[in-house]
Amino acid sequence: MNAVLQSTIDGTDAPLAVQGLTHGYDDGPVLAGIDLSLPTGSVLGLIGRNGAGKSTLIRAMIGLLKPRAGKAWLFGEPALALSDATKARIAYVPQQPEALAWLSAQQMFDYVGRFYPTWDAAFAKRMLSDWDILPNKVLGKLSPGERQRVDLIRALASQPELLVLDEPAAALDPVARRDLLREIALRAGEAGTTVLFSTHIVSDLERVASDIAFLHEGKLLLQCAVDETKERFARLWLPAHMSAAAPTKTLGQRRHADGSVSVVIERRQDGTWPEAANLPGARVDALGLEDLFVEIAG
Ligand SMILES: Nc1ncnc2c1ncn2[C@@H]1O[C@H](COP(=O)(O)OP(=O)(O)OP(=O)(O)O)[C@@H](O)[C@H]1O
Repeated sequence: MNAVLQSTIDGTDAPLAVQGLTHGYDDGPVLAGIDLSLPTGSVLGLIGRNGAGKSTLIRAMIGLLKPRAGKAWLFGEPALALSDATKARIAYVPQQPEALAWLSAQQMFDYVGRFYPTWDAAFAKRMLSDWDILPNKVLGKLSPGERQRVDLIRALASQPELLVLDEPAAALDPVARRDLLREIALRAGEAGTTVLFSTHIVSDLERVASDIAFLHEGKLLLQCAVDETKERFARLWLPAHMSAAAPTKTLGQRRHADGSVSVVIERRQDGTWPEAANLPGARVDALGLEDLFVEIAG
């Protein structure tokens, strides 16, 4: 499903919405006024370089961190004051799960399952077996990849309406990663689960995300449907003697050693490229998602 991301909040009971989210740490700002709303059933891939603030944004979005300014809502409730009923509709998997490390996977599932009316014990059991996790081994003794798998199973078994995953594939091998992506696509397609996941793996975005949000220097630079990006953005190359004609308001610009420039261009409302693209000697190249990411953040 291609959902349209809204950049304004309309008092919605959307699964997830944030407005003006601003945060930083002692050594500087990280988020500079983020607005985002995630419609039901959308799968949003949040991408950005190391340290861009993806985990900070995710934690602020779901109320695990109090932002310096701005607000976050989950299903219409303030993220910092969620009711138990709303908490039960949400599952979050952090980048490095550490909670309840003294329990085994089975003990952890027995414990957390009680908090979810929708807990699917049969799914949890099957996934543990499919992913070769010993149900009685203490979580603290699992490898990082095994630990991440257990937490993903925990999140999926609760059958959440909103699934939030912080770099879910980081420690997974390719087989588990493929299984996870298939499960996400299935949940979104069949149960209408809304999913937000951060990643560095562009191919994962292409396989499963309906929408992409690109976090760079504290701002969401680009929010659009994944299918749209190829059509909407391109790279314009201008030789050195034409470099002055390069558009200045652009998502990314690079000057090469020979004086030529490349800029990321975006189609205008009427579907045409900016004028510079039509100049004799100019070249317009299609951009894949990965190229677009590198052009903007590189
Ligand atoms: N608790 C903290 N105290 C101080 N600085 C922090 C804290 N958490 C994060 N930061 C800093 O905030 C910035 C954003 O970190 P964050 O973990 O949100 O980025 P990220 O995009 O998730 O990174 P990565 O892709 O490497 O996981 C980084 O510069 C990081 O050093």
